[in-house]
Amino acid sequence: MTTSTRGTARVPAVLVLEDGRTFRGRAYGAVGETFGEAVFSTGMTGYQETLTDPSYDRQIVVATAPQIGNTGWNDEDDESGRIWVSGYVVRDPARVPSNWRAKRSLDDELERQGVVGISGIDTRALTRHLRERGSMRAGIFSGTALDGASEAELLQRVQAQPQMKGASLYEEVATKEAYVVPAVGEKRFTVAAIDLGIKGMTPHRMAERGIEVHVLPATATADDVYAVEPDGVFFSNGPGDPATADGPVALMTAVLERKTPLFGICFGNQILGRALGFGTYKLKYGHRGINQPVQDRTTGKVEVTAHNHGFAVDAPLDKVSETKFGRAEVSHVCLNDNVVEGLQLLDQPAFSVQYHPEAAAGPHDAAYLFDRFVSLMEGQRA
Ligand SMILES: NC(=O)CC[C@H](N)C(=O)O
Repeated sequence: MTTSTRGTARVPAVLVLEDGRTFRGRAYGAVGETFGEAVFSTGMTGYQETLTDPSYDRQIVVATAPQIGNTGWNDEDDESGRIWVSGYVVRDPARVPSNWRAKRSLDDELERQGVVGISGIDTRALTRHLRERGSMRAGIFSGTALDGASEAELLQRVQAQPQMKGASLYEEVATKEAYVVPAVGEKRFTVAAIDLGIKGMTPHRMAERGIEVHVLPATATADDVYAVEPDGVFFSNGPGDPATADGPVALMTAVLERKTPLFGICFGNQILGRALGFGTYKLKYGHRGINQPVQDRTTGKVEVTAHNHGFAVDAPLDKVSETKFGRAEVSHVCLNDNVVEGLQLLDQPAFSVQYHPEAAAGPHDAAYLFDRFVSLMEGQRA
């Protein structure tokens, strides 16, 4: 493997937040300029999965873990075909990556994919700022993008960018063509998975359970879904504001009307919320990391889970709701802040979670949810 000697380490860079606060550091990855919503992630490991998670489209991710890049970049852990974050903010990048699977350094991979980053930032101070003021628009500038530009000009450019609230991004990141992930071992079920920005590990977790997964574009119709004769339908994670996802909400409504077993993750949970008639709202600074405590209220068990969400479903925690698909309840809740982390219908086979049972990266406590989906499909057959 190679180590980075590209020499961007000394190129000055600046991070400008929309409220005017700036942080000066050095270029990391590509030199240039980029814009996005600044959000922080607390994962101590798994930066490769984070950077390639399509749900991070148009976000500048701040790593709270002070050292990033130690294990380099490998050819196995990507969650999609490319890096999706619009920028990356780190404190202390590894000078010499070291891992038996590493093929190149993170710095080189960011540069290869044209992703503008910044290092040498006091990410602790930045995270405290974002926690206090909330996630906000930001820009990273280095090289000619920085030369001669005043801070006021850079700030103006940041403030001219679109907000994450109201952003419709899932069609941009989803596959344009349907494809099949074959079952591992004997095929037991067929699932139609609507790709709204799906992570590669998700169909893999289903395939491991004997499911043949037909991944369909975000624009799939109910006819496309039922053409694969699915035992169950899955709605994936994805970027942007769920309030914009009217197409997927209509498709899910059609699936619920037919009472086909249904499972949703993250964006998929927000879409189930909307299909049931609940609202969604933007969290102040979101949940991003791999150590968030969630309680499964159906069993009382607490699990440590992986999260990446900036929006949440507004559903009552303390009562069963009457919806147009029968009774629904909040099945999971985050113990840090009581945010809704899961929904389930009581009169038909449908449920979803706001967090990431596929755990890429992250703890495997929530893997049972894929088994729950299998049980629903088994139940429907019986
Ligand atoms: N990972 C996801 O699916 C995120 C869903 C949505 N974009 C949010 O930020 O809440």
